[in-house]
Amino acid sequence: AGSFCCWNNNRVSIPVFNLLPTSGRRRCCLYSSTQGFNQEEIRQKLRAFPGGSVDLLKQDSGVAVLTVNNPARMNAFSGSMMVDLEEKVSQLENWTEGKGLVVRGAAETFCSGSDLNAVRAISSPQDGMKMCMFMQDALTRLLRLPLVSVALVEGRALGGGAELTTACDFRLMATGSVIQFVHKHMGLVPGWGGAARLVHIVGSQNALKLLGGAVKVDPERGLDVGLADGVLEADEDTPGASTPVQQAEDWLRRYTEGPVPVIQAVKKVVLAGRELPLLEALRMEKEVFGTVWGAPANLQALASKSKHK
Ligand SMILES: CC[C@H](C(=O)O)C(=O)SCCNC(=O)CCNC(=O)[C@H](O)C(C)(C)COP(=O)(O)OP(=O)(O)OC[C@H]1O[C@@H](n2cnc3c(N)ncnc32)[C@H](O)[C@@H]1OP(=O)(O)O
Repeated sequence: AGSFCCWNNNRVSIPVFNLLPTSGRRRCCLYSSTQGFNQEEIRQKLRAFPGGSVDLLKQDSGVAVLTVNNPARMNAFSGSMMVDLEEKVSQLENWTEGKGLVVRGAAETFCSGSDLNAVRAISSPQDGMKMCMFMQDALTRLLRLPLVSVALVEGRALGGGAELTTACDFRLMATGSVIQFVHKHMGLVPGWGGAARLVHIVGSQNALKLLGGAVKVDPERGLDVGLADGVLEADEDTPGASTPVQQAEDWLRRYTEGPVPVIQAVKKVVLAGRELPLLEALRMEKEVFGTVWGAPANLQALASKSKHK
């Protein structure tokens, strides 16, 4: 099994990530230098706009929590946070024991997009496109992780924050939360890959409505169009009630329960089906199948003569 990854030269050149379950995962970029992508140069530029952080907590349960943390600016992404995000994605790519991921914002709100102070300072199209390539790369790799991921949306997910929710497999919306692609109001379109992913999630008709109308998507509408996969009810009055993060982890458990190789294999075959032409997806499915067939979880299940009632 090799590693498949990029859209270099405008074509998909096989695998999305390394199939080897335990070691040797190789990171690779969506864009190459021929497309003007120099990741180190962009990192340097982004670091000139500091503030906030993106924090990663890897837990023994195999579920990690990634927190966008800049509450003074409603968790807007400073330049250094974009670099932080990419570094945390790299760490997750090498997390061999991982099964799930919750992506959230600090202080009960999700993320208000790019830090407008940084946006104003890098308003040339060339610099904008470099930032856009960097974030497309980070968010594409986030979605391609062999982990089942969920965006826990509390408060607002605006602009780039709305795009970030689409880089997760699922979205859970808390009561009162809003996802809004405000790009049109900013004279923009999504640039972090959010439009392409939104079309996959809700279909082109709904995507056109949400982007073209900069529609405020509340949980009810989210469920209706298929952007939300569940709604978390507020439960502040019950003593000892679980926190939204705990609720998200509970919700995710039905998909992350089980042996790591099996959960990662499930994500890989779905990803292949989502991203690759049928023949390549079938080949990939065969490769992934080969990693679980006759493996310990499979042998144990066969030995236990389980019935699926
Ligand atoms: C569009 C594409 C682009 C991309 O993809 O890269 C973007 O994402 S551009 C950013 C799009 N987001 C916005 O335009 C958000 C603008 N902010 C708001 O609409 C409001 O602040 C809101 C609704 C998030 C919160 O409103 P609320 O009344 O509850 O609070 P404040 O407005 O007082 O906000 C508190 C504090 O946060 C600062 N803030 C909020 N968002 C940003 C941001 N994106 N960048 C920088 N700073 C932000 C806001 O200015 C306040 O700061 P303060 O110093 O207290 O005035």
